[in-house]
Amino acid sequence: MANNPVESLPIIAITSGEPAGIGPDIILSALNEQAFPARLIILADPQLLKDRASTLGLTVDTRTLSHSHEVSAHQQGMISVLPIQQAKQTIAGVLDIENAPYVLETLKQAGEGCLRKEFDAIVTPPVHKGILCETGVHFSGHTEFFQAQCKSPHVVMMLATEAMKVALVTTHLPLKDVSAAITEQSISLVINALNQDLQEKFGITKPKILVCGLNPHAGEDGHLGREEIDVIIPTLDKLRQEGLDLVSPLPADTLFTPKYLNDADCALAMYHDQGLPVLKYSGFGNAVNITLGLPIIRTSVDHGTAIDLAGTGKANNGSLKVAIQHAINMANNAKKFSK
Ligand SMILES: NC(=O)c1ccc[n+]([C@@H]2O[C@H](COP(=O)([O-])OP(=O)(O)OC[C@H]3O[C@@H](n4cnc5c(N)ncnc54)[C@H](O)[C@@H]3O)[C@@H](O)[C@H]2O)c1
Ligand SMILES: N[C@H](C(=O)O)[C@H](O)COP(=O)(O)O
Repeated sequence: MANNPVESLPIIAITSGEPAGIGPDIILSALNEQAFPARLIILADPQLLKDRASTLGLTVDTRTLSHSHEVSAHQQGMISVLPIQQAKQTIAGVLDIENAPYVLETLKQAGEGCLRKEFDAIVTPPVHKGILCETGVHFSGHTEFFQAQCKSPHVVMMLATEAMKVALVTTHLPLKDVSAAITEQSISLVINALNQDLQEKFGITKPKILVCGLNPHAGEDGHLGREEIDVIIPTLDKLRQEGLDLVSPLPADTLFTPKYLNDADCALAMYHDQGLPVLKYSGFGNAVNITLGLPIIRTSVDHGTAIDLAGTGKANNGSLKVAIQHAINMANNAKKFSK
């Protein structure tokens, strides 16, 4: 019923991530430390969560759901679980290839539930890409997984802190393949999707986007690489004529300084390790990873599986809390827009 405040709370699906990593730890500790203004459903094996809670010495009220509509408003110390069974009991810190299908199943069910509008958003704790790939599946990231599942023609990976937003033209690509992937089409698709979502999901009327060059010193007038002259500059010029506010391409080594960042809404890096180390240096543990360009809302943490910390109680849950809150905000905004 529309008047019921519980029914107006968004339903957020949270996957367990890699069971041997810190995903279960940070879910348990985050949901134990505060109440979130949402209905939270964990897609996981309840036994995994019970075992990890016991290892961490946490007392958690675990409720196993038989259907998502049974979920109630989140309360501190409570977790509602939609069960998906692991193939094998997990030992914290020990990757097991037999549980890789379980991890993929949690993602599949989260995406399907969102596409069916049973969930309003997905939050993903980290998965271990290597162990998933060892099964023979090519898994380069959640970004590409949900892109394929949603049949989205182009998506954008953007990580954000309070201080800065960094988006990427290419995502999980070997460095040797990056240059060939920097094309008029890829740059235009990413910038248009980024500009649109900065307007619609972040309420920025005319986003100002700083664009990195690809080469050192943005190519030094062609002496250190020609991608800027041949591809990036002409593409940005065309997009500017369509009304976009783009600065650029700037040398990446000095773009990430207050002089430029203070006056802009987002930085666009050409590849993963050009932009993300800066963002993670400035805000590791407090950043959110958002996939733009999907028909569903998906946020994630800014860190990996930290296998070394699983079950130790030393994993920081800050980024998960930020990712959950962002998903709630975006889901609430989406509901307002759809009215
Ligand atoms: N969202 C995701 O699914 C995601 C994100 C990044 C990396 N990964 C995957 O995670 C795996 C491991 O990657 P990695 O070793 O490069 O990065 P990592 O983030 O797991 O670990 C890097 C370092 O940061 C520490 N660390 C990470 N998260 C922490 C936290 N919450 N609290 C305290 N310390 C933390 C680790 O202990 C380690 O020292 C890889 O398979 C990678 O692909 C997944
Ligand atoms: N590129 C992300 C990072 O470094 O934090 C990470 O690999 C996660 O990517 P997906 O959200 O695509 O799994």
